[in-house]
Amino acid sequence: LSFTPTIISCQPTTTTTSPSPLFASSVNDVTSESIQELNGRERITITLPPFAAMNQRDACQYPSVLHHLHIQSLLSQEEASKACQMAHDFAASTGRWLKPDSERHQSYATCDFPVEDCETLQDFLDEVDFDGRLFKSLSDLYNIEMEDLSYLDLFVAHYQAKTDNNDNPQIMDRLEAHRDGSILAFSLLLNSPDDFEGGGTFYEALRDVPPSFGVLHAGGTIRPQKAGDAVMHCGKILHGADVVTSGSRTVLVGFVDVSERCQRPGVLSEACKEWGRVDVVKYRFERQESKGHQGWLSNNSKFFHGDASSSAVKGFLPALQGVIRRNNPELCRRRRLEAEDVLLRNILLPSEERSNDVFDGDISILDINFEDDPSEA
Ligand SMILES: O=C(O)CCC(=O)C(=O)O
Ligand SMILES: [Fe+2]
Repeated sequence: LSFTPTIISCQPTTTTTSPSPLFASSVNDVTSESIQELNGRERITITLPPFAAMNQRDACQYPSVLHHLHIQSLLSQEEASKACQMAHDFAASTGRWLKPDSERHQSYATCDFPVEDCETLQDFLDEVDFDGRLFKSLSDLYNIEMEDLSYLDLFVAHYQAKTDNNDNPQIMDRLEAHRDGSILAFSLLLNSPDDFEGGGTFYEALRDVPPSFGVLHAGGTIRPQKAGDAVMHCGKILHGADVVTSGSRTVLVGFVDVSERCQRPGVLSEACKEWGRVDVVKYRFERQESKGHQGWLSNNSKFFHGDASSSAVKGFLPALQGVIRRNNPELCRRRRLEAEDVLLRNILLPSEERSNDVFDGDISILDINFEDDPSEA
């Protein structure tokens, strides 16, 4: 794959403040207005390569704004260091980093705590207007009104190398590839990159992209170069946390949802269906293999009452070549990434198609007089 990521450094410029287009034809089209407001902090943008073939029915031709990952400082190094200290103090007094929180994150549990549980950290982030900085950046970069963005979760996660002198098997040193529950997400490094080796956020779609600019490393892993830098991305891009091989890495992670009025209905469920089909490929192969690829008689009698001898109940399931052909890890990876690319092209509606009928929280109560209800009599 000879794809080179698009990388730009956004220094403060005198760009006009025209609204950013939904689907920027190049990352340079994304307005840098907010970047100037953030004290001219540098931003690096990396664009995922295309995986799906061009399809005229796609709402947007590659790349859409969601194909871009942005690395940008959202806290100064001093602010990040203060926040990190607060997080450590809280975790030390509660033991929250000693075992994965599988109640809050059922499938991909991390050793973490929600920011709202730690008053000092919450107050500090409020004081520096962290939410304002983040939402303004996400709004400009992904062309979504600030009012359409909301937190689904905001937490501090801690990864620690599994070394000989660490006897807690529960600590976490990595996070397997997954997709977040939200459309947007970010991961902000709170401690110094000098505190650990390995780590970083990896993206399956960047796996074969050559390393560059000191932030993109082999295997598609992004490692910000200083504390306070965040990687912002679409949460539906397959990603995870690379293994920390020494020291520890502390990150502030946020899942940011986008109002339904900005999303094209059906796009997420279509992608989920395809990911689900790929997920069962291995299982179907293993089941067929266990029958020697000969086919087998289904035994559905447990689902039927009555005549369990009918041919509808005991059907012959033939072995299929397709089950064997599809059981190819590289093919499965491509199918997942193709569906991801199609989702990125289609999920956001252009501004003019976003409905203004937002539910304003005003509930009208139907005029039911219980006293007149005959059933009460
Ligand atoms: O540690 C990271 O950079 C990624 C964390 C993440 O993806 C998650 O918690 O969902
Ligand atoms: Fe994630």
